[in-house]
Amino acid sequence: MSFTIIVGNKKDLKDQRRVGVDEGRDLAFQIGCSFYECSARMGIEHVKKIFHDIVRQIRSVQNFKATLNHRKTSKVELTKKFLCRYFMCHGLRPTVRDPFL
Ligand SMILES: Nc1nc2c(ncn2[C@@H]2O[C@H](COP(=O)(O)OP(=O)(O)OP(=O)(O)O)[C@@H](O)[C@H]2O)c(=O)[nH]1
Repeated sequence: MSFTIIVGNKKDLKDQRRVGVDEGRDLAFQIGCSFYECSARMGIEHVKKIFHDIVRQIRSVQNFKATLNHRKTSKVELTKKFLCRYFMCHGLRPTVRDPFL
């Protein structure tokens, strides 16, 4: 199982930005993954939130797989439910997530 997320670090260095927020967000949308911008300089809490989100994503896939193995409802129904929940959590169109928002 693998996950892709895009993280733009050094958000605090605004004047040295080379990649625009929209560029990062559009790439995440094409790939279908989450997109964050953060600053390690602003403290570990800033980065920790991103790792927490990755763990949440991994767990939700694991739970989904476990449910499939003990299913009473059809695979298609479960997949639909999972995808709805997944996209509701992560936004159909990835948005820039500030870990402190
Ligand atoms: N201003 C600022 N500096 C950072 C941030 N994250 C890392 N740095 C600094 O960037 C330098 C390189 O950090 P590393 O952790 O070694 O990252 P790296 O990937 O090896 O190197 P880079 O390609 O420069 O990012 C160090 O001086 C860090 O203090 C950040 O969010 N903001």
